[in-house]
Amino acid sequence: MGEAVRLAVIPGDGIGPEVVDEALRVLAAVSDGTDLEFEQTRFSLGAQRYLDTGDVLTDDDLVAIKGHDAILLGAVGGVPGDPRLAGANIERGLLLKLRFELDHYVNLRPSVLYPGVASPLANPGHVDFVVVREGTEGPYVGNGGTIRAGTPHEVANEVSVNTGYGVERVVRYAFAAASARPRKRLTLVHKTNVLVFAGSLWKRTVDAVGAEYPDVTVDYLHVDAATIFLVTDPARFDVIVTDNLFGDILTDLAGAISGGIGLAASGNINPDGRFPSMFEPVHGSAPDIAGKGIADPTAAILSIALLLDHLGRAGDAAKVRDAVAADVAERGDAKRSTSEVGDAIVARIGALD
Ligand SMILES: NC(=O)C1=CN([C@@H]2O[C@H](COP(=O)(O)OP(=O)(O)OC[C@H]3O[C@@H](n4cnc5c(N)ncnc54)[C@H](O)[C@@H]3O)[C@@H](O)[C@H]2O)C=CC1
Ligand SMILES: CC(C)CC(=O)C(=O)O
Ligand SMILES: [Mg+2]
Repeated sequence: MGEAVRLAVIPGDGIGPEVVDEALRVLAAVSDGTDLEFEQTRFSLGAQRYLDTGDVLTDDDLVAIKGHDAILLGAVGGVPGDPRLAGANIERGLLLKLRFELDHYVNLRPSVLYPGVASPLANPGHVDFVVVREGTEGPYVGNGGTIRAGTPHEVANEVSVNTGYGVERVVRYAFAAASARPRKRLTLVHKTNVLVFAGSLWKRTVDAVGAEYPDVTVDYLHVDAATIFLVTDPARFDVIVTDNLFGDILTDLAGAISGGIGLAASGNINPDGRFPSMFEPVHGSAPDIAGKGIADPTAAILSIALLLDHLGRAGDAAKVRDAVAADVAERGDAKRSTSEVGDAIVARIGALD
């Protein structure tokens, strides 16, 4: 591949470092004996770093991270409601700041129910869809405020920002993704009956871009109805395109129906390649199980497959997915530790060679 890929590693908090360790072992295993080399820099960022130093993400951190080709992140954030973190807002000051500063306008979240994996649904059918969630706009931009805080007359606003530029670029990405998939189907999920201004922009954009993709079948669902169909008929979905908030919520549900949040991977993509893209499990730092060595590292490992796809290494990505597919098919109810899952997947990668 030529020069080593500069990989920024942000293990983060809670189970983040535990799952990242296993993901990196898998990355080493799949790269072994190939021309793929990584030069890793670890960044100590997250709630613990804030408690230790008072810093969340400094300008120097950001410059250093930007000097990499890609990022692997575990998870960040402390126990929800921890008063010591009240002033920090780790999620906004670190995770969202990275997504915004690095222009991760595509948040790619595939949902695949691997054969042999138990789903809470009686009849899930063939679940294989991808959510293309807008990553830099919507209600997550931090445009809001409060007046008369703490009084019975408090007013709190959190404005959802949707720009023509931002919506069009993510919709274009979603159509290209749908067009490249066998079923060529795209579902816009929004709430156009109530959020009429933003909804209209999303709908008009999908209609306009869709005219350039006659091969792609388009439909529309209100987000509340989408949650019904994700449970009653998830096999109907191929590519879903949606805004930042709806996509966040739908992808936890998508994870739950396709084997659990411990299997759900994601990529925060800057398709233009101007900034490093960032790969991370969908889940958070899971303080309730942190330190026990029982977190499922599979989501982080599947995030490595997305990283490899992004680097143009589809064959290596397929190896990781094949090893995961073989492992999850045989898991059954056995309770394995985080490192035992990592061991098993690393061993399967070795056996694939
Ligand atoms: N990308 C990120 O860094 C994210 C960070 N967070 C942060 O993480 C912290 C905890 O948030 P929660 O809402 O509790 O969500 P969470 O995803 O951390 O946990 C929800 C539930 O799923 C379980 N779980 C999550 N990942 C698992 C895994 N790999 N294996 C087995 N079980 C797993 C947890 O034990 C918990 O019961 C908060 O500070 C939150 O802000 C939340 C979501 C994303
Ligand atoms: C912690 C939030 C900022 C993000 C989140 O929940 C997600 O991206 O899934
Ligand atoms: Mg989320």
